[in-house]
Amino acid sequence: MKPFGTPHSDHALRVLLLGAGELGKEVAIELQRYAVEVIAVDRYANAPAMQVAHRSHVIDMLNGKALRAVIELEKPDLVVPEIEAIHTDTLIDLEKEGQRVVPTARATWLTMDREGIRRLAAEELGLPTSPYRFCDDESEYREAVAAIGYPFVIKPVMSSSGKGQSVVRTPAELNHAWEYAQSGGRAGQGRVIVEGFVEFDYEITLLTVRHTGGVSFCAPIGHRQEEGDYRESWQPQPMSPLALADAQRQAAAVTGALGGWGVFGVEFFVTGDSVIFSEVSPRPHDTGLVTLISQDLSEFALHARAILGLPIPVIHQFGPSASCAVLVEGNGSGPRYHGVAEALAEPGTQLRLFGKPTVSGRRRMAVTLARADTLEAAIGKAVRAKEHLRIEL
Ligand SMILES: Nc1ncnc2c1ncn2[C@@H]1O[C@H](COP(=O)(O)OP(=O)(O)OP(=O)(O)O)[C@@H](O)[C@H]1O
Ligand SMILES: NCC(=O)N[C@@H]1O[C@H](COP(=O)([O-])[O-])[C@@H](O)[C@H]1O
Ligand SMILES: [Mg+2]
Repeated sequence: MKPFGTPHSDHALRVLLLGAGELGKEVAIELQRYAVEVIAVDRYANAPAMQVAHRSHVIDMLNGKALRAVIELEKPDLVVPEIEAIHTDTLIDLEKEGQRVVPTARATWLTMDREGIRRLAAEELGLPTSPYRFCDDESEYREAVAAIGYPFVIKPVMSSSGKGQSVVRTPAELNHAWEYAQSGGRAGQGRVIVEGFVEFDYEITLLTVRHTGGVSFCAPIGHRQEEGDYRESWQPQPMSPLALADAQRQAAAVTGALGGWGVFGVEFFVTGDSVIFSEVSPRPHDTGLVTLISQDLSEFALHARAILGLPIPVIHQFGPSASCAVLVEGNGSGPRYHGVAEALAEPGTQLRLFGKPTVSGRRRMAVTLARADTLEAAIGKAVRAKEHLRIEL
């Protein structure tokens, strides 16, 4: 990597973020601390990371031509994907032409689509996963359901934050779940995965950092999901030593196979000492927002260090901590936030307002963060802080 430079000069170290949501906003802030010139790209204007970047572009990131054009225009030292839904074939071509992509273009291609990462993890690496089938039409769907049985989970292969995802418990729900998967994915109609439902005791995200000095793990993050989207996360999730060791082994295997430098959010279902791999993001994870309060180096600071080739000698965890997602439902633009002072009144509480410009349906707009003496107290504090907030659309 060339030396660190000065933004807006010929010697700037330039990073282009593909996706400019709340996670990218924190990555942009961390990069700015090293005087990196940050260019944010997303499908809409005034996205959170655009508000803290040096400049921004609005394009359809699933359009290969538009994606190539913006990267050729900006000539960044690093391209840093922040969402899955990107024309990753173009990233692969650009990488062959010498462009650096975080963590690697192949990793973004394999994880863009649930099929790529599931087949890599289960079929190549032999990691334990839920039983699964991929289907393109309703007849394949019915065959998959007959093979897998109830309850099962159906998800568009290209979607995140639970969009298009349902848990199906009875045949009466079959059709609605199919229709929702066809309309809810990020890239429109198409292929779905049908997964056997895993009856887990708890689920975790194991943040795994691949950096110049090797591989580091953050303390496990527990979380609660509703409709496939996270509501609260906490750290450190208590785990048996056997389960933690197995999760670390699997995380090292899957992130090693993806390669490159950066933070990965590796998701697992845990029952007793048994650990089942679910999926992995080759980038900071939403449940990892808790690290904004729980660690000296948040997952965003770790991502910045790792991708810039900087050392990560130690990650200090501060004790029981929690985050609570603040969602709003409705339609409108320029939301206003009431109750901010009340939300921050308890000691050990923090808040991030993402600044998303519009809402259409349900959207995560902010996160509350808390530390306390126990996990229960930290979660309670973060939830109470959220309850003080009222978002006016
Ligand atoms: N096979 C399964 N068995 C049980 N629960 C599941 C299964 N698949 C998904 N879930 C539940 O749904 C949640 C979301 O699933 P998943 O992580 O696959 O979706 P996602 O849309 O990729 O979410 P994100 O992008 O936020 O990580 C999981 O964290 C888990 O709570
Ligand atoms: N689970 C993935 C995830 O949390 N991604 C985060 O949400 C943003 C999209 O939000 P939006 O849908 O409100 O635009 C993404 O840009 C990323 O920051
Ligand atoms: Mg997930």
